[in-house]
Amino acid sequence: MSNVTVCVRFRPLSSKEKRDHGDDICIESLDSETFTIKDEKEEGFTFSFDKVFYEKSKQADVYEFLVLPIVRGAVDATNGTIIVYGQTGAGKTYSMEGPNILESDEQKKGILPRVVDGLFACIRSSDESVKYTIKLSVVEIYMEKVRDLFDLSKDNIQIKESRTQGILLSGATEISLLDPAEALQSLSSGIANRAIGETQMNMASSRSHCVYLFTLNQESTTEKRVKSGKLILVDLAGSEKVEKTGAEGRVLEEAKTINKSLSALGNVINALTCGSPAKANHIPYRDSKLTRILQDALGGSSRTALLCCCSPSTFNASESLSTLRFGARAKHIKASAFVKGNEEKYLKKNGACSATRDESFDIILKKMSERLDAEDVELLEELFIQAGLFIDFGSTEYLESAYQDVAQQTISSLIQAVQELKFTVEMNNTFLHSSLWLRWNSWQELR
Ligand SMILES: Nc1ncnc2c1ncn2[C@@H]1O[C@H](COP(=O)(O)OP(=O)(O)OP(=O)(O)O)[C@@H](O)[C@H]1O
Repeated sequence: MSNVTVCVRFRPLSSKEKRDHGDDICIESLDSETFTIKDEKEEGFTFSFDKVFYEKSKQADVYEFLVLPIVRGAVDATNGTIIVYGQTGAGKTYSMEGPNILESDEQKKGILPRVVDGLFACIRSSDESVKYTIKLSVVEIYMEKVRDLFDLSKDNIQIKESRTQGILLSGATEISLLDPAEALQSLSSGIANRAIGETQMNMASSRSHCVYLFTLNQESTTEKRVKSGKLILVDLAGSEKVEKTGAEGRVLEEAKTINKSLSALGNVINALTCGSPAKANHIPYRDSKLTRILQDALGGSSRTALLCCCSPSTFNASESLSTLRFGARAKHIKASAFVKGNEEKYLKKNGACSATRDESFDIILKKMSERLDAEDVELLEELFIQAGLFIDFGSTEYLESAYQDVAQQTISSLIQAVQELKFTVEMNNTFLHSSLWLRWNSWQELR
């Protein structure tokens, strides 16, 4: 099953499009999921997506359909990613931030301020025995370098991969968020540092990919358990046909780098959708910083929402078509079979957890390798990752408890399977008895 939700949003015609190219629009709505688009040669193409937001759609509609389920998932420790994609000036930043990140008009607020409100609302309504912390990092990928928008001196952040936490932005500033108003101020200060330029399509065009990373940790005091979820929002820089826009100098260089990384994203999506399910094919995540950061989000176990932003103008039909083809392709990304757990379970020693997840993982495996053969250790490693287990290894007591956890999970699923089987057999027997009884009765009547 695909875990990627893909929606399309058509913004209203801009005054520039109306002035330069008239009121002609290239799309015809068929319903809330399907529409037809005509290219310059008047050839029609029909597309269907999870939902299509036409020009009169509200910011709240986009949030509630596409984003809210992912926000709820993140509070419950399921990683989620929301990506806005499209031509320059197509409405990506408007959808992500609204006209302004500090916009006070409730109706105009974009995805980001709604995510902030949504996260705090979910936390407020959750069980009191669970303590949450939310951290925020904001980086941009500009000319293939990852810059920390909370600390511009960190202008070459390295992307690292941890076996248990997945992709990490090494050394990026993390701000602890305590309430929605403060979170918006932090977002606003980060966004103010973003690289902005002017394109023919957009007076204030984002010349970088902007990545908003929320990390949510929840600690249950009753169950002695820590869970974490990552929520990543990505406002991509706009794709641009340089021959059509006549970009020059720095703008041209920026456009080439943007287009190259968007092509890398397209190649990753092609590899994820074209490969044979039976054998793992190479996915070129390392071809760009963008695809490397999104490695966890695409094809992994996290939930992904893609909003394809388009202009409805006939003048931009070919750019809109390429955005739509990108979205149609992304819809076919399958969830990976290998699920990384986000749940850390540990037993606290003196009230504090002494080792990091990676360290504990390695200590456990090392100890086990002394007792078990290599194949057993490999199997256990896989089992631990699948179960999202993390143990603070202090004594054999901790290890045994981890074993018990895994064993308990296995026993519970076996009990459930046996019960389901029993139920099926009983249902079949009932059906068999009643059909035999009916046949016996009709045979008696015939006699
Ligand atoms: N749904 C919408 N309703 C009203 N105005 C919109 C809508 N979408 C976009 N706009 C307006 O269109 C213009 C361009 O939008 P925006 O800056 O969001 O484009 P973008 O895709 O982020 O472009 P770039 O890639 O160049 O940064 C802005 O003035 C914005 O206010």
